[in-house]
Amino acid sequence: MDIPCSLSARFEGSFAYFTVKDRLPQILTKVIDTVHRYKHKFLEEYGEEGIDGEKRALAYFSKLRNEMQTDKPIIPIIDDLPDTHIWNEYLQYQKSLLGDGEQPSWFRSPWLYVECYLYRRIHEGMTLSPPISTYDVFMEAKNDGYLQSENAVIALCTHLQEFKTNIADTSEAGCKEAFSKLLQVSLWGNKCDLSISGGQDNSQKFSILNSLESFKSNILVDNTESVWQILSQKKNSSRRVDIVLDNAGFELITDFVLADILLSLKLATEVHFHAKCIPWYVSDTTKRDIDWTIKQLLSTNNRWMSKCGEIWKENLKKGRWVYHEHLFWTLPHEFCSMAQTAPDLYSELQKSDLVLFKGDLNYRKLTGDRKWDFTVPFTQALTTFHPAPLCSVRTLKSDVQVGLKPGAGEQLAVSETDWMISGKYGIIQFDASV
Ligand SMILES: O=P(O)(O)OC[C@@]1(O)O[C@H](CO)[C@@H](O)[C@@H]1O
Ligand SMILES: [Mn+2]
Repeated sequence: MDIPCSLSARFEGSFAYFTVKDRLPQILTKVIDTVHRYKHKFLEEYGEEGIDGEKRALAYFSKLRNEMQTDKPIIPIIDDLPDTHIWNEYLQYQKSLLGDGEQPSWFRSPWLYVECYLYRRIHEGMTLSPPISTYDVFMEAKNDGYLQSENAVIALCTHLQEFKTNIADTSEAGCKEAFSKLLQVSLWGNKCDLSISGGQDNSQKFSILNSLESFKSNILVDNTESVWQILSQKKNSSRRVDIVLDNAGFELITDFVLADILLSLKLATEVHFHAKCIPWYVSDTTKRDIDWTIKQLLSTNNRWMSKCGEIWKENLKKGRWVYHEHLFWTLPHEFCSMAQTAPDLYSELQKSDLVLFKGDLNYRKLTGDRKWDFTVPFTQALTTFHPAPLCSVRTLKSDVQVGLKPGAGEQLAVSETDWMISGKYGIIQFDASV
């Protein structure tokens, strides 16, 4: 099978080129501004040493920004963390793909690699700047994103809990419709992504439930039926669903609501969440974000939000919900290499009855971030990655898409040149082949 080349900023005019040239420097500048603004907090918490750490971090990030903007060669990671050697082996692999004398660089190497590398370098910059090393430079933006979405969170928690009070009297068709609606809510929750917005406020201001009908035609691939079948065919037997999380804030709430309804409708008996080990792509979820979000819910005076907080905290405590993290999710690797690079994670996913992959970056890694034709079947683009039945739930924010009907992509491009990156369109794309 011919595997197409990787998306890359070497293709001038591509979204990758615009990202490396303009968007990533903007995100890095926001990191620099944040570290600047927190100077007084570092002084309060750590005294003069905190100021020294802040200065070290600022110097590191300014140098990093210059490396990126002047297309310097990619350099090894030196912070001696558990994944450092994997990153440096990957750099050697990228070098092996190039001709003599050529070096991996920001504008010449695969977009997936250099963008993931940027976030790993941001983590290195903080790691090498004690005592502020554990500060999450994206925390403020993630927390604000949640707080700005609170009305939408109230509407969603209210909808969930009110539905659950009548679940015993709800028909099979009613349950199926409720599940389908909350799967769509989880899809559109993926629009709330601070990487695509360059860190600008991208919160959910209104109740998403009222917009589902009007958004329906924007779902380019809708395999909800296959997802329902695989979950409802053996109801009441033990059933594990994994959710590979994406963004904190409103999207995380939509994923918790989906996980709640999976248990309440007996479509699953356990839900496993996979979050990031380090701050990633501005708004991706870490354990801190999960703990902070549950705490926020518990501390509100809104009855349905606090009810959700109690139930979800109990689910995590009782093991109905299980939290995982693995450093593979914050490596640059395409998922087709997971079985070799992280065999323990691959076999963990093989225990699942269904793995939901949230968001655009996960889709890029599922398909290798390659220039596939739009009509290539999803299963083909997954190549060797088939740990379990899986489903991508993703709004389109990068120019990779497969599994479309002939002409569908071309037709959209006529009227909307930005259809692949605007976040307006989404997919619920399923693959059963294991
Ligand atoms: O994975 P997510 O949060 O849905 O999207 C991540 C993202 O914002 O970052 C990259 C562009 O910088 C793209 O993959 C996508 O636009
Ligand atoms: Mn993300």
